[in-house]
Amino acid sequence: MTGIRDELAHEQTVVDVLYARLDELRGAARDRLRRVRRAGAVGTHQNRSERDAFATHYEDRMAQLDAVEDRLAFGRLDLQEGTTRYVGRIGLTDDEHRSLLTDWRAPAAEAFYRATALHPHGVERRRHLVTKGRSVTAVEDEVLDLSADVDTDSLSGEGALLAAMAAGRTGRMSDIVATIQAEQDRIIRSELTGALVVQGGPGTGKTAVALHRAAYLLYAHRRLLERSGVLLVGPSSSFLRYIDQVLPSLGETGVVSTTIADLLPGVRARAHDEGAVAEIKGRLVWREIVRRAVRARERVPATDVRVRVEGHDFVIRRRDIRDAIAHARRAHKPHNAARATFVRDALGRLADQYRDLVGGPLSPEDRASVMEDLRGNRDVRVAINLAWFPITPEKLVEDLFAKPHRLEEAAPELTAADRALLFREPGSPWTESDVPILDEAADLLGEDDSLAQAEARARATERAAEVEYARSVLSSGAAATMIQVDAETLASRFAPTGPRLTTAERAAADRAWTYGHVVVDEAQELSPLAWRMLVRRVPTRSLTIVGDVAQTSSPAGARSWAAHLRPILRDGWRLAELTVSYRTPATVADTAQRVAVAAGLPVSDLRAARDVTGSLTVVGTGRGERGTSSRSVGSTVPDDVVVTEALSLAKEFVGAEAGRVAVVAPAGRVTGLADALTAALPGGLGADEAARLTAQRPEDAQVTVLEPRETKGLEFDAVVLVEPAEVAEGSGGTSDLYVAMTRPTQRLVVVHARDLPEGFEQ
Ligand SMILES: Nc1ncnc2c1ncn2[C@@H]1O[C@H](COP(=O)(O)OP(=O)(O)OP(=O)(O)O)[C@@H](O)[C@H]1O
Repeated sequence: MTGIRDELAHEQTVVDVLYARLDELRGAARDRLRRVRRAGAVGTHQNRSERDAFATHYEDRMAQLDAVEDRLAFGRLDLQEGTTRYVGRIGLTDDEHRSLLTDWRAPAAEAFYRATALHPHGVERRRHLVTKGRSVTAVEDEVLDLSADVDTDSLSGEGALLAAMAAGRTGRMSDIVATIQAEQDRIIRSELTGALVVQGGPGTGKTAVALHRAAYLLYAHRRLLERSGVLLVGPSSSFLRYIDQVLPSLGETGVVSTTIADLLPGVRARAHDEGAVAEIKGRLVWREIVRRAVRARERVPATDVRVRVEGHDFVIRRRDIRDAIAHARRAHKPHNAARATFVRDALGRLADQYRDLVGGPLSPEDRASVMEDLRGNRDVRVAINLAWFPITPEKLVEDLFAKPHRLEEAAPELTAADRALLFREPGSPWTESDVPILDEAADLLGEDDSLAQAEARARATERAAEVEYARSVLSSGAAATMIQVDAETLASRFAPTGPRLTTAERAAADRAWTYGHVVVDEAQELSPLAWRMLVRRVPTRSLTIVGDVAQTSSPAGARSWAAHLRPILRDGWRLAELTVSYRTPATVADTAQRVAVAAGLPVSDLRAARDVTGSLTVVGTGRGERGTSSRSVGSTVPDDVVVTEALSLAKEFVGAEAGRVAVVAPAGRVTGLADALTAALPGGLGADEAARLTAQRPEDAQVTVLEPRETKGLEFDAVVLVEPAEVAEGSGGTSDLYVAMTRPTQRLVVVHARDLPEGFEQ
C-alpha cells in the first residue's frame, strides 16, 4: 500500500510541475496579448497589421494551451537506458529548454504506443497515469521484460482502456490519446504521401484514428499542411458535431470539416434523393453528360443571321461562328472562360466584313472602335449569346433535370427510365447527390473570364507585397517570440482587405482550393462521382480513407474498395485493417457479425475487446411468443413495449452528466415512437427529469429516437432496436441493421414481433 501511495505522491509532484509550467506559459501568452491589445488601433497601417497578426497568434496559442488542460500528462516511459520520459498532449520544456513533457505525436513518444514485451522499443516499463482534474488518482504499470510467454496480443494500458470503454457517453466523441493501441498507432503515424484506406468493422476506432491521424500529420508536416490545409469529410452535419471536440482537444483547430453536401461554396444541399436516383447520379458517366451539356451551349445557328449596326448591314455567318467556336475550344479553357476568345474572334470576323465594306485596311484604333459598336448592338449580343451561352453550374444542372430534351441530348448513356427518374421541377432544392454533378459543371464551365482575371492580377500584386512585408518582419526578429510561422501564413494575417482569415476559412470558401491532405470518414458511402470531386481537391492524392464496406447503405457506395477506388486512384492506395472493437460488447458484436455474414455482407474480422454481462436482451411481442402473451399480439411491435424498454434503460444509464439511450426504428416508425416516448417521460422518469431531457438539443439528446442511417458513426450506452426484420428490408438493407446493432457500448435490447433475421440466434 505504502508503495502505491509513494508512487502516486511522486507522480503528483511531477504532474504539479507540468501544470505549473502550463500556467506560466498561459500567463506569458496572456501578457503578450494584453500588451499588443493595449497598443490599440493607432500608428501606421503596417503597424496595425503587424499588431493584428501578433494578436491572432497569441490568441491561437492561448486556445491551444487551454485545450490541453484535461489529462495534460497521461503516460510515462522508463527506458532501458535508465532515463524517464513523460508523454502528454503537448510538448513542454523548462526555461533551459530541457524536456519536461513529450508531445504524443513526437517520435520520442512512439514507444508509448508501440512497445510490447516482444518488441520493447527500449522500454522497461510503461505507466499510464490516471488523472481527475489536476490530481493523479491511479497509475497502471506494464513491465515489458523479455520473459518468454507473454501474450503480445494483449491490449496496452488495459485498465485505462477498459475504463474509457465503459464510461458513459455524452453525445460528443472524446479523444483516445492516452490509450491508442499499437495497430491504431501504426495507422496514425503512417506516411503522409499516397492514399491510405483503413478498413475495419464497427467500433474499431476508425473515426478516432482518422482524427488522431489528422492531428499527427499537422504536427509532423506543419509547414506544408498549415498553408495548404487539411480537409475532413464526414457523412452528415450531426456526425461532424459528434466529433467536433476531438481535434480542438488535441490542440488543432485548422481543419476544414464538412460533408459532401456542403463542399461546394455557395450551394446548400439539404434534400436527399431516394436510392435509385442517388445511384444514377453517383455514376462517373456524368463527366461526359455534363461535358455534352456544356457543348450544347456552344452552338452554330441554324441559319445565317442578318443584323444592322450603325447603318451598315452585317451577316453573322454560320461558317464564321463554327470557326470561332473551334478556335475558342482549342484554348482548352472552361466554357465561361473561353467565351472571351469566342466573342473576340466572332466580332473580329464581323469587323472584317466592315473592312471589306469600306474597301480598305482598318487602323487598329478603327478596328477596336468598330468592334465596340458591334459588341454594343443588341442583335449582335443576342446572336453571340445563343452561340456561346454564358451559364452558371446551377442553371446548367437545373436545366438537365427540368428539361427532358436537354437530358436526352446530353445523356445517351442513360435509359429513358433512368432519365424519367431524374426529372424534377425547376427551383427544386439541391440534393446531396447533385453536388458532385454541380462540381463537374463548375469545373467545365469555370468563371466568367475578364472580371476574374482582373481580380486575380490585382490579388497577385497585393499578395506579393504582403509576403515581402511579412518576410521583412520575420527577418527583423520581431516575430521571434511567436509560435512557428512562415512568411506566407503571416502574410495572410496581414492582408489589409476584409477580415483576417485562417487557412481553413480561406480554403472552405474557395472551390478551387487544393488541400495538402484529405481525410474521409464513413468513406464507403461516397459515390464514384463524389470521389472525383474530392480527388480534384487533393491533386497529390494524399488521402486517409476510413470506412467499412459492410456498413454501406447508399446504393451508390462501395462494396469493395478495390472495385470502387480503381477508376479514381488506380492501384495507388494502400490498405490497413483494424480488427478489435472498442465499443460493442462481445455478445452483441458476435451476434451482429453472424447476421451480417448470413446476409452475405463483406464483413471484416472483428474481435471485441471486452464483454459485458447481460449485454443482449431479446423481447418478442409477436403472436405465440413465449412469455409475451400478456403484452400484445400481432405482427407489429406496439409502441408501449418500446417505450417501456427505453424508459427502463434511461433509468439505468442516463444521468445528469452522461449516458445516452437511443431507440433505433424503421424510418416509418420514428415520429410515432418519438411522440409516444416524449409523452411517457414524465410518468416514467419524473417531471423534472423529463423537462431536462426534452429541453436538450436533438444532437445532444440523451434519450432519442432515430432511424438506422442517422446512427451511422454514432454510439450510445444502450439501444432499443425495433423490429430488425423490417430494418433489414429498408433501403439500406442488412447493412443498416448491422450498423444499428453495433451502436451500444453496454446493452442492446431487441424488440420484435416478426421472425428475427437469419444469424440472430446461434
Ligand atoms: N484506443 C482506444 N482507446 C479508448 N477508446 C477507444 C480506442 N479506440 C476506439 N475507442 C473508442 O471506441 C469507440 C468506437 O470508435 P470509433 O467511433 O472511432 O469506431 P469506428 O470504427 O469509426 O466505428 P463505426 O464503424 O461504427 O463508425 C469510440 O468510443 C472510441 O472512442
